[in-house]
Amino acid sequence: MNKKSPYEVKCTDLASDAVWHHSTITNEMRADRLNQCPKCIWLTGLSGSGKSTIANALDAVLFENNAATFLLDGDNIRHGLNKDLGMSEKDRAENIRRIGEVARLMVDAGLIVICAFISPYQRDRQIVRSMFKHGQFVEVFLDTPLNVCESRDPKGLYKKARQGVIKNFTGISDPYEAPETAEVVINTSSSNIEDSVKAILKALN
Ligand SMILES: Nc1ncnc2c1ncn2[C@@H]1O[C@H](COP(=O)(O)OS(=O)(=O)O)[C@@H](OP(=O)(O)O)[C@H]1O
Ligand SMILES: Nc1ncnc2c1ncn2[C@@H]1O[C@H](COP(=O)(O)OP(=O)(O)O)[C@@H](O)[C@H]1O
Repeated sequence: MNKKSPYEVKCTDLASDAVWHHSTITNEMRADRLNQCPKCIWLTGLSGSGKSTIANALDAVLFENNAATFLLDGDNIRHGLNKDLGMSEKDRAENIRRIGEVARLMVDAGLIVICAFISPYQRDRQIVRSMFKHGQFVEVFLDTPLNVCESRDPKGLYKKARQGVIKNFTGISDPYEAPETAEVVINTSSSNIEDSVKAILKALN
């Protein structure tokens, strides 16, 4: 059965001889069983902008409201699935591509997936967006100023980046391309965690 894959991003290399198998249980049936609209909520922003904090708070609120969720967070994924990748532009692109594919599988399974990654390049975020149906991908830009992120420095990374101990550090010695069409924009220096979560929930509804 050589039916076409529903993926918008086409396979162009080794996988091109692979055949797409359609399952009897559709994605819609899986979402119906969970009684929810599957989504990929993608948080992007500088280190220290509040991605992990807000992703975690949002996950907790959704979970309390009986949603079936999953959280994918930068540091955690780099300990496992993507432990072979570094911080070069090429490796960051592959990091985001793989995470996008994982998030897509989870959305197909009916989940609300919250992703928290710096994802500094517009092109990489656009590739992930194109993996989803219209309305399934919700981009949240944590537009927290660099000086605020640096003053928080929760892991001491900015200090090391300024000392030159960490190279290619986003915002210091590596670029961050701000989203131009994010569904939600939050500056966490003026919005507390609760209000930030509310703003994201409003966009979902
Ligand atoms: N050079 C450099 N630049 C930025 N961040 C660095 C770097 N080296 C290590 N770290 C740590 O890696 C976390 C970012 O991983 P991500 O997977 O989100 O990065 S990316 O999306 O591929 O750009 C990031 O996590 P957050 O601080 O939560 O953003 C850092 O803990
Ligand atoms: N309004 C806010 N929203 C999110 N985080 C905040 C806020 N105010 C202060 N913080 C603090 O800023 C830091 C953000 O760190 P983190 O969530 O790990 O960011 P990131 O995942 O983007 O690197 C945490 O220590 C958090 O407690």
